[in-house]
Amino acid sequence: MTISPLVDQTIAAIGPLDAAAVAAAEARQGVLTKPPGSLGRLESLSIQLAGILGQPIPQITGKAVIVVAGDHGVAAEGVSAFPAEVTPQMVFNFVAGGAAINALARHAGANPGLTIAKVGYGAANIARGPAMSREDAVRCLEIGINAANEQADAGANLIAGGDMGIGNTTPSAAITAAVTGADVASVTGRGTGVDDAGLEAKIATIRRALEVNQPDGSDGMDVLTKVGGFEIGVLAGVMLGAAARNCAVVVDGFISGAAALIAWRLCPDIAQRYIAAHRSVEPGHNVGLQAMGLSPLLDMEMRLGEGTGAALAMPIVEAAAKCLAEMATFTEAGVSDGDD
Ligand SMILES: Cc1cc2ncn([C@H]3O[C@H](COP(=O)(O)O)[C@@H](O)[C@H]3O)c2cc1C
Ligand SMILES: O=C(O)c1cccnc1
Repeated sequence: MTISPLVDQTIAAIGPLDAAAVAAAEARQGVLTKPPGSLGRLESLSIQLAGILGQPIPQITGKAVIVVAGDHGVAAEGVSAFPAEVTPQMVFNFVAGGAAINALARHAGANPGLTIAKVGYGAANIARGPAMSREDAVRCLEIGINAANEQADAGANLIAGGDMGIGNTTPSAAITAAVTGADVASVTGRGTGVDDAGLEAKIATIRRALEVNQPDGSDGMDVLTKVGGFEIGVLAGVMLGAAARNCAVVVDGFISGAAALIAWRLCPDIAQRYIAAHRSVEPGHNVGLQAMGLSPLLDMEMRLGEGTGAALAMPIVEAAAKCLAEMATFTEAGVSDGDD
């Protein structure tokens, strides 16, 4: 499969985890001053990080949340509780530092910046035809790869994407249904808060989008082109680009999860480099995570996107690395281990 030289090269650079680093981290976890396994997910997370970063004692050198915005033609079908103009208004809010992701990224020590790399004036209405051309889909992936590379060059090795795009839980549900084969009703939620009638209409719209477009769920490019969105494509590119640079990819909520499914279809090995930050209230999120074999770190009953769940999980990921790096071994501390 050839997508473009940059995308192909990026996918080719994503391999399995570093087995030697995984083995070393696992062995070290076994001799640190605690009952084996007692740090639970912090232990498995530190071992996964070792494999991703290729370091026996992995160190987080920088954190980045790349927030991407996109408009959705399908918003005209009334699938959101908010009007489409909220998307550019929120972009101004991001730049001013007043959004939830600004507060949580500051809390995590991941600082925001603004990059303008326009793909186009929003995805077309997926209830009537494809979201975008193949050229646009390729451009989305390339913009995402370049953004991840910029952050990796600046020292980040923990990278998350975040979304802003009124209507985007609709393509995310379509993507999740197409990739996992789950029924539309089981992966469709209220998004920003549509009522019961709105939810029924949204499910019908997503069914129509899948009927009209017939995406091949095994083909990430086909899914992105037919039922995706610009920010979703860029987020998939961010994930591919970050993974290719041996960075850990922190997966946020439902929209990021849909992007992660697309990147996973393009490169199955990438899932080992995903850290699922939280479980969104959107029912389709967990369906997508399960398909990729991921179990989220947090369940905070969040349903916002923007990368908020990912930013919130970043200090936990760092904590996992710090325990592995900073704890004493039984021998070092003169503590008797369980065999004594
Ligand atoms: C003020 C505001 C800020 C947001 N930040 C993220 N979203 C999230 O909600 C939207 C998706 O839900 P739906 O598919 O129902 O439109 C996206 O913009 C997503 O980023 C927001 C939504 C609103 C209203
Ligand atoms: O989980 C998410 O990312 C999400 C859920 C609802 C609305 N916007 C985003």
